[in-house]
Amino acid sequence: MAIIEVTDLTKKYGGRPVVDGVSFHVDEGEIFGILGPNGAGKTTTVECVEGLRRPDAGHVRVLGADPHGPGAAELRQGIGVQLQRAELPDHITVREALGLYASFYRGPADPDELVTRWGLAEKRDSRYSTLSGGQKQRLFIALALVGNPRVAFLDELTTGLDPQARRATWRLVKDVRDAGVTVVLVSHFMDEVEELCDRVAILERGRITALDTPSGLIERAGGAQRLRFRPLAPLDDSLISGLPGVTGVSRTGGQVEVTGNGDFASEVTTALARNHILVSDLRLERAGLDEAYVTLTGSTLDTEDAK
Ligand SMILES: Nc1ncnc2c1ncn2[C@@H]1O[C@H](COP(=O)(O)OP(=O)(O)OP(=O)(O)O)[C@@H](O)[C@H]1O
Repeated sequence: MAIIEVTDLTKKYGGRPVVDGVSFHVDEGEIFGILGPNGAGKTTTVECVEGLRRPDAGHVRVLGADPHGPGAAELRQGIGVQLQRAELPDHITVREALGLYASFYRGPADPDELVTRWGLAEKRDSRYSTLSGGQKQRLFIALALVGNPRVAFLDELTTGLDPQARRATWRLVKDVRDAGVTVVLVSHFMDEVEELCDRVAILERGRITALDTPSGLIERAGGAQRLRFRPLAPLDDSLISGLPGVTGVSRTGGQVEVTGNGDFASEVTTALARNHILVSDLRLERAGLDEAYVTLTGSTLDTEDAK
């Protein structure tokens, strides 16, 4: 069942559409990702869905209600929002912040349980200004969940977290989903989207250019694969770069990496054998969402503002 429905959403600034006719739905219980470069319109899109910005055109329904319609106040009881650029007063403590946010909701979660779950128990009585970047990030996620929402919007979930903290956060977000909360995740991290999302919309210049499961996107991009090996004799790249299915050849130190589609791996190994080039450390890997993204969009995740 769709818990969010967005139809032809348009938002303009200075006459320029930064969200340009976007349509998608989010099913109850899924983690839905919105992926795209800086400036693509991701935050504007979700803030229109959350009711924080008013669309210029199109329709938005969240939990059956229009975020700017008569049911908006009731709707806010059912959603939790982690804002991308949020701040709190310097002197407020973790406990006070959670208590304040909990007071906005009829059936809030237990703040003590939340601080423990999000690794902030020792910081319960610390002031906001003394928290590290990662602790502030986790506090904002906890604040998004303090109302026991049915839908949580998480924007740039793990920005500023170290790799270990990112993985821990991913596990917790899966727990949130497993507890029945629908999650909308805005991100420009491919690994995060691939790990967490059931479906993902790629947003470029205000438009959705692809929408599928992460593996569906990889398939759509031709299911690109990567063959790595170390040649034990001199190898001229031109020997493999022209083979059927090969899309790229690169080197890192003594290692050769060949990307391609279809049966390219057996073409490469046959060519190597025919030329009597023995190799070591031969590995064939399926491409990830990052390679699929490049194939589908023709670009990496650089900023659109800079284009
Ligand atoms: N209030 C505003 N007034 C004018 N322009 C705006 C406003 N908000 C956003 N924009 C512009 O709209 C475009 C989309 O911005 P948005 O923040 O939605 O992108 P984003 O994909 O979320 O990027 P990021 O990953 O950097 O957050 C950008 O060019 C931005 O400068």
